[in-house]
Amino acid sequence: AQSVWGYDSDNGPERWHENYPLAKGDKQSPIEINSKDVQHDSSLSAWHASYDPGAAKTILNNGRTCRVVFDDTFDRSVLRGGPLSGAYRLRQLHLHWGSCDQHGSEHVIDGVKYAAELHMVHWNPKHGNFAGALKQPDGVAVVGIFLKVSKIENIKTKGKEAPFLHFDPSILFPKSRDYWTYHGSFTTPPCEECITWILLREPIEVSSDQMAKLRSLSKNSENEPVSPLVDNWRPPQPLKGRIVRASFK
Ligand SMILES: COc1ccc(C[C@H]2SC(=S)NC2=O)c(OC)c1
Ligand SMILES: [Zn+2]
Repeated sequence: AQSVWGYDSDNGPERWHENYPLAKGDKQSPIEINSKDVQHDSSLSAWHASYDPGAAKTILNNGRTCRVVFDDTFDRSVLRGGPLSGAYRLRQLHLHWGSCDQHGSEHVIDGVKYAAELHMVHWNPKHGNFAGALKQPDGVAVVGIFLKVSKIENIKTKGKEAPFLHFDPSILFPKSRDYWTYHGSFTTPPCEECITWILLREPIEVSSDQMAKLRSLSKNSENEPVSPLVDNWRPPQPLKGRIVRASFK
C-alpha cells in the first residue's frame, strides 16, 4: 500500500519524507564514511557490553527485517563506555542486507558497501522508556556491525516468530573494538535524530549460506504472494557538516 513505508520504488527512502518529515533532517543516518575525513579522538574510551543471554526472547520476521528482541525491563543487557555516558539497555537487534553480496549495508566505508549491516539497538533508561528516549539526542545508541561473506560453516536460522533463548549477542562482536562514532538518526521512519552511532571498523564474517538464509526471508505474510525480503537498506544521507570521530589512529 502507498501509505506504509518500505524499500520499493513507490514507498522507499526517496519518499519517506512525505509522511516522516524528519527524514530530511540535518542528522540523518546512514552516512558515507571517508577515512581521510574522520578525526581521531584519543579521549574516546572503549565501549563495553555486558549482555545476559537469558534476556533474549524471540526472533521475528516483521516483513522489513529479521529482529531478535530482548527483555529491557531492567538493566539486564547493557552497553556502556565509548562515547556514551551511563548504561544503555539492549532492546533489539536486526539486520539490513542486499539482494547480492555486493551491497546491503547502510553505512558505506571508503566507497565499500558490505553484504549486510547488523544493528544492536540500545536505549538510555534515564528517559523512562524507549518512546521517550526516541525524543532525546542522547536517547539511543546503536552498535553497527558490517557483515562480509567468506567461506565459514553456516549456522541454521529460523524465519518467523520463534523462541530465541540463551543467545548472547556479544558473540557477534568482531575481535577489534575499534569504532567510528557520530550523531545521527534511525535509518527507517520515523527517522528520529536520537542516535549516538558506534560503528565497528572490523566486519564479522558470515558464509554465503547464511546470507542465503537472510535472503530466503519473505516480506509478505504467510498466505500472500511470495515477495523476497531483500534490499532493506537506506542509502547514505547528507553529512551536513557533522564530524565523525575514530577511536583508532
Ligand atoms: C519507532 O521505533 C522504531 C522504529 C524503527 C526501528 C528500526 C530502525 S532504527 C535503525 S538504526 N534501524 C532500523 O531498521 C526501531 O528499532 C529499534 C524502532
Ligand atoms: Zn537498522
